[in-house]
Amino acid sequence: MAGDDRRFEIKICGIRTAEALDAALEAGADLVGFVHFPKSPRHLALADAPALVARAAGRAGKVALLVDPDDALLQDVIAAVTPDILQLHGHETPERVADIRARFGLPVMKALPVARREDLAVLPAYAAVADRILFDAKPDPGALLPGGNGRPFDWALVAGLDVNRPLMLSGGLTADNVPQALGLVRMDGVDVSSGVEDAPGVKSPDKIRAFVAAARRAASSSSLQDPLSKARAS
Ligand SMILES: O=C(O)c1ccccc1N[C@@H]1O[C@H](COP(=O)(O)O)[C@@H](O)[C@H]1O
Repeated sequence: MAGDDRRFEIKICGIRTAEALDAALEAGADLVGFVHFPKSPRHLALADAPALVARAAGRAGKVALLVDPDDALLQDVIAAVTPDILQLHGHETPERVADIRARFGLPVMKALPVARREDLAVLPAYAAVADRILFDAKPDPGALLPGGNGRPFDWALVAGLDVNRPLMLSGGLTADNVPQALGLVRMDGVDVSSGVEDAPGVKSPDKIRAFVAAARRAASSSSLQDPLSKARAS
């Protein structure tokens, strides 16, 4: 359920350099994401992953992002990244999500593309098999990337959902708009990639710090305004 007493989590995704990773860790990011998708400007080669991800050990959860991976690729990425969570950001069916979760024994975060209310019809089926759900803007047909496009969607579409799974918001978030987003929707966390970059794939340590601070502030002030949180605190 969104908005219970779980810790609000901030994920910085698409990390490819030690400088960006250190900025995210020092800023207090809870989750750091590593993209394995060759079409992405944030693609992290398997050979480069072990040395980079080692810096995050014990400091933040590691998330491996894949798009419609087969089992062989999953095996290679898991060996190189040693992730705590798998993020599936393609057209994986609920059956495939359940299969990956069972086969590899790791929690799965399934990304759902959202443009219209009808896009949420699949939510119960995915919530039944995934450990958490991530909402992202639906890309245009034929877009090169299924995510990481720096594009927001109408956040009101995901307000008030309750599927008994942690829910995360992504899609075009920035330090400037995350307070507005979290003022509108109760979420268990936020995820950002483009909004903390100077150019596609080029992370900005300053923007990472600003985003983590803004999201943390916005999450704590929105939980103070939430009547359920107030009741729990008293
Ligand atoms: O970041 C990428 O390059 C990427 C590639 C393929 C699938 C997903 C990708 N990123 C994820 O997309 C969302 C939104 O990102 P943005 O903040 O709008 O750029 C986020 O969950 C990223 O993890």
